[in-house]
Amino acid sequence: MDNSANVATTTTPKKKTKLCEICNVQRPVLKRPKTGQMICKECFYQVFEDEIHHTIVSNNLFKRGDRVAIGASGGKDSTVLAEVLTLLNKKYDYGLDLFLLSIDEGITGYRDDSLETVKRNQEQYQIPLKILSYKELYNWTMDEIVKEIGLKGNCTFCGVFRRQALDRGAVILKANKIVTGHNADDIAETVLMNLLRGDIPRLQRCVYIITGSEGALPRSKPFKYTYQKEIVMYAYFKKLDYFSTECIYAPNAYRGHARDFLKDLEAVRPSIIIDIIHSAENFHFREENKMPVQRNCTQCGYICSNDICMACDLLKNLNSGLAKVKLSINLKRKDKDQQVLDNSNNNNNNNNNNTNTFNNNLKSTLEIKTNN
Ligand SMILES: Nc1ncnc2c1ncn2[C@@H]1O[C@H](COP(=O)(O)OP(=O)(O)OP(=O)(O)O)[C@@H](O)[C@H]1O
Repeated sequence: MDNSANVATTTTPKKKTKLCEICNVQRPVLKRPKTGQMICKECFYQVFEDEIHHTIVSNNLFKRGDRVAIGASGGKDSTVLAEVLTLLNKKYDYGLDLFLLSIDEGITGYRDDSLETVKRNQEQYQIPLKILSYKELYNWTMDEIVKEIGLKGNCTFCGVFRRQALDRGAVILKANKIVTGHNADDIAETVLMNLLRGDIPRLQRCVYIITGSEGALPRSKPFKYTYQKEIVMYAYFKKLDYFSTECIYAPNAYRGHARDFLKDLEAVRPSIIIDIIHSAENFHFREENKMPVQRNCTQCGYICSNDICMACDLLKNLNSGLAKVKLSINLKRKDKDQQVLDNSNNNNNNNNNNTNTFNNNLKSTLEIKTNN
């Protein structure tokens, strides 16, 4: 049977082409995770950068003439941070001197590769780069620490050492501010973690956009309200050069639970990330839950809330061979105090040299600060 007449007359109605919900001109290429809007690439760049500019201005993160050290790990967050800060600094004439500051934790097959990315970023953004290593500062690499204590608890060492290392690197750069690429997902995760642990002082502090303002080096998070998914999209569409591998040493397990929980919640309610941050910003805390008064570590001078800072304490245990034993006590809750003391006595004499190297290294970075 000949159907040609039918074919000619039965045309399906043309679908109306959807346009970007912001400019109404271009075809949309993505759905914004934060708002659900279908938008084009150019409008995405614009809203993404505008929101960060708004966060910076409304929270007074910078002032003209600031020397800002960008904590640069070579990962997506800090690479996008370097890109956006370079761009906004020019566009709005912030008047900032930007620096890349990378901490080399000494993790073979991970940090050495990501540092190569940061070295390329230095060229791409024309920002000076300073690399400071745990080995120089503490006389230990993370590879050596993991060899000594195993995988359990190694993130504690790394986190404490990195925090100090960033401050000390900033002092060397004569920077007066540090920025990191912590994003809204990181902060919401930290809120959940502190809530689940009942750590009230940290629960209060973790949503501050600026921390450390009691010392000489305030540290801020321009991505506090920026979704991780949007950072990844921005890096992808702009074809930024970043390194995307997880640390080879097991990531913090407890944070992993909070992250999984958050992802499940986000699938049901995308605004959950910002909702958690806003909720935590509005908690009211009793006076006695405030962080303890800050003073200076009696060994290295770093700002802390006890006689000696966490880094010196951890290092003392590492150098005396105690770290491994202490962690296993915490984990297994066995009464092995005597063994710990014995280990300590045996090892103390051998390790005095290491401790001295560390204190001299740290003191020298502090002296640079004093001399300025
Ligand atoms: N080795 C490092 N040197 C300098 N800054 C670092 C380093 N590691 C982390 N940071 C800073 O802390 C932020 C949060 O680090 P985290 O380890 O949570 O990595 P992340 O969320 O994967 O971020 P990124 O994608 O930038 O690596 C980073 O964005 C960066 O600003």
